[in-house]
Amino acid sequence: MEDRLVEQFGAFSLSRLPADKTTSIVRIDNPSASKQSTATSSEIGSEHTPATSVPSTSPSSPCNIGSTSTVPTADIALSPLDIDETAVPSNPPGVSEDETEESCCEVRETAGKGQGLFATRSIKAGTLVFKESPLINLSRQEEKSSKSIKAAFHALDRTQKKVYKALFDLQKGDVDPVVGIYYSNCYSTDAFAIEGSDDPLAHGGSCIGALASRINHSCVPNVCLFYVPPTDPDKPAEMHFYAFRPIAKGKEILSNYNKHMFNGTKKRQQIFLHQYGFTCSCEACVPPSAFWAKSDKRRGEMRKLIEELAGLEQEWEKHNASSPRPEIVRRPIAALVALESLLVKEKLIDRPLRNVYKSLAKWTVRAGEVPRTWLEKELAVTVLISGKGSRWSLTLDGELRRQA
Ligand SMILES: C[S@@+](CC[C@H](N)C(=O)[O-])C[C@H]1O[C@@H](n2cnc3c(N)ncnc32)[C@H](O)[C@@H]1O
Repeated sequence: MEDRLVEQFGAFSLSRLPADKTTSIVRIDNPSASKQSTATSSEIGSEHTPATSVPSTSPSSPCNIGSTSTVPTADIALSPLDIDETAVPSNPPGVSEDETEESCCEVRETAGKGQGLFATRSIKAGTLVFKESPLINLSRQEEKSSKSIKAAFHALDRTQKKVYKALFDLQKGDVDPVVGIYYSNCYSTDAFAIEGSDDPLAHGGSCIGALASRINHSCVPNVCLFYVPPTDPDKPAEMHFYAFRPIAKGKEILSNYNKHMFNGTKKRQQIFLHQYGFTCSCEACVPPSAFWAKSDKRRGEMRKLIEELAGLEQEWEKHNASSPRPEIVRRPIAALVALESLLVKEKLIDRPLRNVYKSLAKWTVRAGEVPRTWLEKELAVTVLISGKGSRWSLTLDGELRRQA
């Protein structure tokens, strides 16, 4: 149940494929957003279906976030890499969509978290903080194979190999570094699948980016990934990171790595320590602050609402889909409005909020009413997390125009 709920409301995270010796997969999950299709109540945050499930791994394989499947180990056998790590560029160019169009972030050393990405100027909500082509981009099938990861690494040019080899490796020494680095830093692309596409890279999987890999985790993140699959051989995939809240100059740029955001602090801390090897010190995790004092209660309430909505969706499917009764939508709509308010208070205003609006639109249609207000709100969030020209935004905008 837990995993299902978490997937629904979508963690947005650096979903990783964990790599331990046994070996299981974990990715930084960006569950929430994918298809433009109508969200079911059980999809409020994310339409992400991980290829994996929570692994029972040792604390030495902290990357095992969220989900697992067994990865064949037979093909893990690489020759040592011939890499000069001194030549690694630390600051790939950032790209901003706001007025200034200047780079707005840089990699710096943090106190206690290794390297991290920081705002070099104030960043407005909705800004494309940076975009980059993945160093490696794998389909769902390929991401489970060490052989595929190593083959993709060997296809990189010399500079790219240097960049890759300098990335953080949680598994240091336990598995081949190329594989360890991939699973320590890759982001899930499952939430960005495009139905009907011929390209396996548009059906989920994962990817790893040079700059993306330097983003640390927060349970109260300020950026999220929007993955653009390759459109043809000359147009490779892109990883876009949008600031969905303003970020002050000098502040750290942070994403959410996992799907457990509706758990309380204690449980989240256990998961992070076990799966990623660190203790989170974000404002939702560390006392004392006014935010921290209310955060656990709010996340618990959200969890209950999500559970209730999953039950209401099942009820609807069983009893009402063929004979709609308008009164049946009152409770789900009230629950979704309560969820909206809690998400805003928790500053989780990216994909989970988008999916709440998507669900509100769906239940409004079930009541026989026009969902325009909710679609407009969904579009506002979608623009914030993917840009106004993204396929998500354009699809929704088209829907609103048709309704006008
Ligand atoms: C994808 S890397 C992020 C960049 C990394 N700090 C580096 O130096 O390249 C993930 C790793 O960074 C560290 N990390 C990320 N978020 C953290 C946090 N909130 N607190 C402590 N360590 C964190 C953990 O070691 C984690 O496994």
